[in-house]
Amino acid sequence: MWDPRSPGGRGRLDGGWDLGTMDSRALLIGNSRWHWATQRGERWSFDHAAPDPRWIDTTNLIWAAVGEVPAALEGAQESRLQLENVPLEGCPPWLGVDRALGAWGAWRRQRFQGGDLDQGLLLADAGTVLSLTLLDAHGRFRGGRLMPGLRLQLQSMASGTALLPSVARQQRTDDLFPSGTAEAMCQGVMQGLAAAVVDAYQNSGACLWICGGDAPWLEQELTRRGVSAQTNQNLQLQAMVDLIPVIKPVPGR
Ligand SMILES: Nc1ncnc2c1ncn2[C@@H]1O[C@H](COP(=O)(O)OP(=O)(O)OP(=O)(O)O)[C@@H](O)[C@H]1O
Ligand SMILES: CC(C)(CO)[C@@H](O)C(=O)NCCC(=O)O
Repeated sequence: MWDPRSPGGRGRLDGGWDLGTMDSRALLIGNSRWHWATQRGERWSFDHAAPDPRWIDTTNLIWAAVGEVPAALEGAQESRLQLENVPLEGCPPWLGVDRALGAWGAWRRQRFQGGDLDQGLLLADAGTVLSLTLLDAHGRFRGGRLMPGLRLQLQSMASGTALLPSVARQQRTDDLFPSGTAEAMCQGVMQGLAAAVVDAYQNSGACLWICGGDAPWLEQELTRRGVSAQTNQNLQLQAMVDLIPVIKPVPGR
């Protein structure tokens, strides 16, 4: 079981998995990337990688999905973690399991740290979609906001116009009003997303947590605006690890 005091994992540094020494794994299928947690002994490591069905081995795997489910997992429904397995109250049945996992995980961490929860908790998951998920002061799902994330906004600008380019890599600049087109597209989307998070934070009064692939620059933008947030890119995976006993109870216990 995950210890809330432990720091985040080291990520996959070696470029490959050693299946022979692995205990359990958790896989969260997102809309752009697959998110992996891998156990070796007492230690979990976390990795966020391009979808690749070659890494799927259903032995000792629990998985959840909001993105497209690969054929290799279609027959492994018994090890699928669904929304109803997440002990978050008040969720509508259509809520993405990633939102429930992330918000539940952030709430537990905030409570464990003795942090303020009087005005609830707001999770900004800066993924393919920027999902804002608000829990009330009792830790119940209250609602949220959804909008396209950085990459999706850049893609839609490029595909929906004649003159705007495809911007494969994020173009960061300190200039808030850049003259270059690619830089202006990135700056526009990033400032828009950061402003959306600040607005939700101010209107909810809740404590703020952030996660997702765009969390690093979002955290910097929030700091620049004087908004403090807790960042944890492995919130959902750590919540899945915690819920392994719910999906795969140890026989006889
Ligand atoms: N190596 C990468 N590949 C793809 N996106 C990346 C990468 N590194 C950072 N990003 C950023 O992360 C965002 C996608 O985040 P993430 O991987 O968390 O999404 P996801 O979990 O697949 O999406 P969702 O949860 O919304 O379905 C993109 O907007 C992109 O700008
Ligand atoms: C909003 C996303 C895309 C965020 O990953 C995912 O959680 C999802 O597909 N949710 C289903 C709809 C909802 O949460 O209201």
